[in-house]
Amino acid sequence: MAEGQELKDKSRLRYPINGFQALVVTALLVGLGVSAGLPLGMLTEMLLPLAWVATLTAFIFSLLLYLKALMAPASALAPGGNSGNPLYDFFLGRELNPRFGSFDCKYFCELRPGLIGWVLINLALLVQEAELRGSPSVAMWLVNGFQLLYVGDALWHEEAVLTTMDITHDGFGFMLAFGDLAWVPFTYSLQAQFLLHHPQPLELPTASVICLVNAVGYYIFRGANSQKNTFRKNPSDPRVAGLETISTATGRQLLVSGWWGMVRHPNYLGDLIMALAWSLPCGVSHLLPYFYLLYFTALLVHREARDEQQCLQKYGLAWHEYCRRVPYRIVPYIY
Ligand SMILES: NC(=O)C1=CN([C@@H]2O[C@H](COP(=O)(O)OP(=O)(O)OC[C@H]3O[C@@H](n4cnc5c(N)ncnc54)[C@H](OP(=O)(O)O)[C@@H]3O)[C@@H](O)[C@H]2O)C=CC1
Ligand SMILES: CC(C)CCC[C@@H](C)[C@H]1CC=C2C3=C(CC[C@@]21C)[C@@]1(C)CC[C@H](O)C(C)(C)[C@@H]1CC3
Repeated sequence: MAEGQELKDKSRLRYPINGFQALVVTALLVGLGVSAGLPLGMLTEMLLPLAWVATLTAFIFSLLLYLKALMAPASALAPGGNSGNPLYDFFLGRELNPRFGSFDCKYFCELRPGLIGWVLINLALLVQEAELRGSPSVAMWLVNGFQLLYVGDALWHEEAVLTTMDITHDGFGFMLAFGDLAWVPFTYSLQAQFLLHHPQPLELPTASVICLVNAVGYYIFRGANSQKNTFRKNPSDPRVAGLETISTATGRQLLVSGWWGMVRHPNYLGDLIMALAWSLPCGVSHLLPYFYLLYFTALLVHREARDEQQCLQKYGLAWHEYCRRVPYRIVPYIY
């Protein structure tokens, strides 16, 4: 169990940290099912109807959450999503942490169904490819391996999600419910879907270079996220104690050396490099496998701007000083 950030009423919610176990249990159940004859590859023929059902589920779910929020106390509402315009509020989400008993709807949906669903769809595509062509292609192995690493990493470090703005700031409305339940599993698996219908030959040297790109991206992504998380938990931890910092009026400090002295969002940079590595095994003949990279760039640029606003409000002059010391946002010398 872990405690979340302090809420408006000074209380803290508790969250179970067992997402990785959920992934392992799912893998065991799927393994058992397949050995008992479950035709996993058939899942690939049901993707469109399943995506519709997931969208409908997200719609009904967010409608119920909108109604539930009508009875919630003011202290439980999110900073956005309470404009009085029902459509806008339904979309952004009114309640910050809607719960039924100890079951936290937003926390549950943020990682588990979407991320585990995504790798399950990828696996079904790999199995289907093996059935169609005798064995999975190198490109399919790479896409499955890279994305499984990403999902496993997110679930292994599940506690870190408690400090993301999705959990601490945003309400749980249609946008996030749809994003978590429908958008992530069905569009993040587009590269594997593409490979099933457009097989790509991949020579060993090219495959090795793509693995290197993914490894560099992951190294930056994990290094930056872990450095900040370690620093936020315990600034005197020997792994971060030697880093240069700026003091802020809130009592919290900002890192200005290490990963966070290179650009203001080194974790986004690593994530984008990995996104490129996931598209490269699909070749360069089609734009579809690059959809994730393009969408993700837009999402992170927008997210960075929102985070910047929040940090400016929180840290004022100290944030200006940080921006002066670390002028680039995501890509050194470019952006
Ligand atoms: N695959 C996907 O679809 C998505 C992936 N992501 C990934 O999720 C991860 C988390 O991203 P996200 O939640 O956006 O935000 P970040 O993990 O980048 O966190 C931003 C926060 O970090 C703190 N911070 C910023 N600068 C510093 C500094 N110099 N020193 C110390 N603390 C600092 C601030 O909070 P405070 O000071 O309050 O601690 C700030 O609000 C990223 O790796 C991102 O790439 C995100 C969205 C979608
Ligand atoms: C519907 C729209 C197009 C926008 C939807 C946005 C959502 C898909 C994303 C908002 C924040 C997300 C995060 C992750 C997945 C995508 C969404 C839900 C994340 C779980 C991916 C894995 C990372 O390691 C993370 C840090 C755990 C991510 C948290 C934010």
